[in-house]
Amino acid sequence: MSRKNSAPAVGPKVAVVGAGSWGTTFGKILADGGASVVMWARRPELAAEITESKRNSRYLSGINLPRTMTATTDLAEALRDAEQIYLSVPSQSLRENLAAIKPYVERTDVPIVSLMKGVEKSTGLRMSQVIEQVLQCDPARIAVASGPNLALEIAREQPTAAVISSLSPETAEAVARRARNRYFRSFVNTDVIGTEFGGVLKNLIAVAIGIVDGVGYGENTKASIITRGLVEMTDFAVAQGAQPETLQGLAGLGDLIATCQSPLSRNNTAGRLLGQGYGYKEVVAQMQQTAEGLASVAPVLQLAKQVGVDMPIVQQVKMVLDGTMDPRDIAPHLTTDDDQPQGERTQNDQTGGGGALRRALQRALDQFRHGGRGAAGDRP
Ligand SMILES: NC(=O)c1ccc[n+]([C@@H]2O[C@H](COP(=O)([O-])OP(=O)(O)OC[C@H]3O[C@@H](n4cnc5c(N)ncnc54)[C@H](O)[C@@H]3O)[C@@H](O)[C@H]2O)c1
Ligand SMILES: O=P(O)(O)OC[C@H](O)CO
Repeated sequence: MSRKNSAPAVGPKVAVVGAGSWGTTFGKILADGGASVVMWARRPELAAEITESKRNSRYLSGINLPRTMTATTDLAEALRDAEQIYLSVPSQSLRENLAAIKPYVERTDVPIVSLMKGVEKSTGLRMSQVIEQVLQCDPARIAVASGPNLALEIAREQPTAAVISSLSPETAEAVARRARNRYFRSFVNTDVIGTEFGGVLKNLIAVAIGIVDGVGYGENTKASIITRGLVEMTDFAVAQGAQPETLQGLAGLGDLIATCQSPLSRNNTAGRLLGQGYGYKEVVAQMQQTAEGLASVAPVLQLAKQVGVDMPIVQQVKMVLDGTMDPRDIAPHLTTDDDQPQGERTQNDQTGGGGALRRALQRALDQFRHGGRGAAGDRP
C-alpha cells in the first residue's frame, strides 16, 4: 500500500490507457492492490510527472501516487506483457484509441476493461460494444467497471465499492481480484448491459440535478427527479436487455446517489452551469474535464425511441441543452404531458405479474447457466 515506506514488491504488470482523473485513480487502486502499473498518457510532461514525481497535478491535485506506478507515451511499452488492460479515455475518443491499441493486443487473450461511462454518439454503441467491434475479440475477454466512484474521493483512499461486469464470470472475477485493496472493493456481475447503461444514464440524471441546483430549487425537486430518474434508467436499461436488479445496485442507484449529490461530479457541474443560464457551448468551454452526459443525451434518446421508452427527464435535459426549454421549467415530468395520472412504478413492474414471473424465470435460468451462481445482482 502507498502509505508504507518499505520498498514495494513488484507485482504483475497491468496497463491503464488514459491518465486523466479516473485512469490515474484506477492506476492507484491497482498499484495499492499489489500490481505494477504502467499508465499510457498522451502528453510527455504528464507521463514524466507521474513517473518521476509520483503526481498528476492537473487531474489529482495533492495526491501522492504509489511508487509502483509509472507512465509512458509509448503505447507498445505500456501494453507489453500486461496481464490486464484498463481503458479510461473520453468515450468519444475510444474508437480512435482502440485502432492504435489493436496491433498490440490481437495476439493475446488478456482481459480488456472499460472504465468509461458513455455511449458513442455516432453509433449509440456502449463502450464494450465498441471494444468488441474494433478489436474483433471474444466478448468474454471484455469487462466493464462501474459504481459510485468519484475519482478524487477514491484517490484520497475513502472506502468505496464498485462492480466489475463481464459476460464471463471468470473474467469478472479475475479483474475484481486485481482491482481491490483496503479502501476499494470490487463486486462482480454478468449483466454488462445494465452495468454500462447504469453508468451512462446516471450522468444524464446528474445533469438534470445540476440544472435544479443552478436554478436554485431545493430538495423536494431533487428527490423527485432522482426517484423518477431511477425509474427512467430502469425502464430504458431493461428494454435494452438489462436485469432490473443491476439498476438497484452499485452501477445504478449507488452511482446515481453519488453523482447527483456531489459537487465533484463533472456532469452535475455542467448541469449547474446550464441552470445558471450558460448555453451549451459556454458550458463545454468552461469544463476542464470530461462530462460524458453531454454527449450521451442524444444517442440515449434515440435508443429510447427505438424501443418505445419514455424518458421525460432526459428529454428535458436535451431541451435545455438545445436552448428550447427554460431551465426553470425543469420537473420530474414533462410539463407538456397530458393530465392523466400515471402509475408510479417502472414500465417493467407495470407489466404486472408477467414482469415478476419473467425475472424469476430469468434468474433461475441464469443460475442454471452459471452453476448455481446468480447472474443478476452485485456479488462479492
Ligand atoms: N473522474 C471520475 O470520477 C470518473 C469515475 C468513473 C468513471 N469515469 C469515466 O472515466 C472516463 C474518463 O474520464 P476521466 O474522469 O478520466 O476524464 P478526464 O477529463 O479527467 O481525463 C481524460 C483523459 O483522456 C485524455 N484524452 C482526451 N482526449 C483524448 C483522446 N482523443 N485520446 C486519448 N486521450 C484523450 C485527456 O488528456 C485526459 O488524460 C469517462 O468515461 C468517465 O465517465 C470517471
Ligand atoms: O464526475 P462525473 O459526473 O463524470 O462522475 C464521476 C463518476 O462517474 C461517479 O461515479
